[in-house]
Order: sequence, then structure tokens, then C-alpha cells
Amino acid sequence: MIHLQHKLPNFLRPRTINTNKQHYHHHHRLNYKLKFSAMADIDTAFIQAPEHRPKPKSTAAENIPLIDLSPALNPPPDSDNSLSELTAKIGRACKNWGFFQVINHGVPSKSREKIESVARKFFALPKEEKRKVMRDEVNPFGYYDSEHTKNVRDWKEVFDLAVEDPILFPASHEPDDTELKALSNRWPENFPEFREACEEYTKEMEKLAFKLLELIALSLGLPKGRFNGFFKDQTTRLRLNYYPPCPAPHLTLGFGRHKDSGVLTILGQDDIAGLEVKRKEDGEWILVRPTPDAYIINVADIIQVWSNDEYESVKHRVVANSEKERLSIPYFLYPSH
Ligand SMILES: O=C(O)CCC(=O)C(=O)O
Ligand SMILES: [Fe+2]
Repeated sequence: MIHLQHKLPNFLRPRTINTNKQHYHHHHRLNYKLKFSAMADIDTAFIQAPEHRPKPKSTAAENIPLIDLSPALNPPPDSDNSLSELTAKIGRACKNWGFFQVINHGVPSKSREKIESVARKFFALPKEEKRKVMRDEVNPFGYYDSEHTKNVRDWKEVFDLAVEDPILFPASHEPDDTELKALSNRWPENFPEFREACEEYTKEMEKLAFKLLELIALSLGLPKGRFNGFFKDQTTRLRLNYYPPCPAPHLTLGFGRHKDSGVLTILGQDDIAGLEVKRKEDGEWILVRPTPDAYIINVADIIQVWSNDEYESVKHRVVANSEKERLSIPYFLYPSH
């Protein structure tokens, strides 16, 4: 790996001082193709600036907190006590990490297996097929394969759908424009199981999302239904993220650093690790090791606002993998527009 970096053209070499950003971006814009040894031939649009590249070895420190939701879902006889313990745990996890994993969450493994299976089938379709349900400038739902995060291309493909269909959005970004537009999902042709699995799964996600929202309200000392009124005409979205194997995982990211902009996110990841969370304590990137059948929950920007910054929305990213493909399925809970 170090070997390869020495073969990089000057403008892409890691620099500790005096990074010549302009030079970097100039080449970046040219979409200049890089070839270094037989290892990798990738478009420079994918190449992260040195300070954002993954570390050669991920910090194998602690994992994010793991929380058992059973006290909220199947309350035992002493349920008052265990519920307040649970909300305290959730409060600490939201405050210290902004991220946690949940088990005994009530989502049937059948629904999850079904959606994982149709998602893998979808991404394995020929490009022409996937492009038939491609996102466009008007409608952001459907397939997309060239998303950029912070202006660097991600090594991933996605499929997005709205949970309420059609979904209402402001027609423009103009603050005085009150016009709304209705947007509908796109579905691949001759693939009814795909739509069925997505629709069944989003129903399960919705139950879990509202359970979590209530627990988070309680953990802030609020009535449990405090946030529930904001979800009429919700703009909640489900995404399928597919990360193909990447020949240059030391230079790229599956998904660049970002925060989620919704209320909270419920993420199902497969058994391939890739998600890294920026630890609040020291800013280190921590790999979230997959726990079978668990979901990863994170506080997103709107809870940060609703909690008056008590719970912060935390940066995360996905490292690429040279050998294995990876699938993740985030459910982004959003209120009405
Ligand atoms: O794939 C993952 O583990 C995380 C994906 C993510 O952060 C997102 O879709 O917002
Ligand atoms: Fe995210």
C-alpha cells in the first residue's frame, strides 16, 4: 500500500504541509484517468484527498453500544424499572456516541432476508436494466450509480424509494414558493417481488422507528409522544446501498464522510464490515463490526435540533473493500416537508 502511494503522481501524494488543493481539483475536474501498476485503474473522481482516506488499519477498539430493546417490546413483570433502565441506556448512547446497535427489535428476520435477497438480485441486473429506473433531475427516486459526497464520487450504487407514495415536496428551494410537487417511486419492470419486499420491509421499519422515537423522547425527559405529531405526510425514505468490490480501497470510500439529515436512521448491514463512525471522544474513526440480526441506529440532524444539541448528529463513512461486495439498507425517518 505504501509502495503504491509512492507511485502516485505528485499531486495525489499525501502531504503534511502546504497541500496544493487547487492543483488537485484541477486534475480532478479533468476526469483524468490514473493508471498505477496493474493494481488499479480508476477515475480520479473517486479519489479522496489524503486526509480523508481510510487508515491502513481500522481502529479495532470498542464497538458502539449494543442495546436490547425487549423491555420496550415485550415488557416483563417489572416493566417500569427495566423501561427506565432502557431509556437511560439509550440516552447515554445518543449523548456519547450518536450511534448504537439494537437487538430484540421486533423486526421479523424473514422481511429482512426477503429485501436483502431482492436487493442483491436488483444490483446484479445488467446496467441497462438498472438505468431504466434511473433517478433524474425532477425525481430523485430510483437507481443511481454516480453519487458524490462532498464532491468526491462514492464507490457505490443506490436505489431510493419513498415510504409514502406519492410524496409531497416543495416545488422549489425559494422560501416564498409554497407550491408543492408530488413525486412517485420507480419500480423495476417484471420484478414484482422487489416492490413487495420493499413495501413489507418499510412497514416493519416504521414500527421500529416510532418505538425508538418514543424511547428517545422519554430519554430527554419528554412525554413519549412528543415528536409523533410531525409525521403526517412524512417524507421518510428507504435506500438500498450496494458497494461493489473496489480495486483501490486505500484511495476511495464506499460512501464519503457525512451526517444523515433526517430524524434518525435505522441501518441494516450485512456481515461485511465497512461502516465507520467518528468517535466523539477523540475524533477517531471506529469500525462498526456487524452483529448478526442487529440494526444500527443513529441520531440524525433533526433530533439534534429537537434535543437542543443534547444529542448530536455524528459523522460516519463507509470504507471500500477490494474483495467483497457489501449491502446495507438504511431507513431514513423524516417528518413532513
Ligand atoms: O452503508 C452503510 O453502512 C452506511 C450508509 C450510510 O451512511 C447512508 O446511507 O447514509
Ligand atoms: Fe449515513
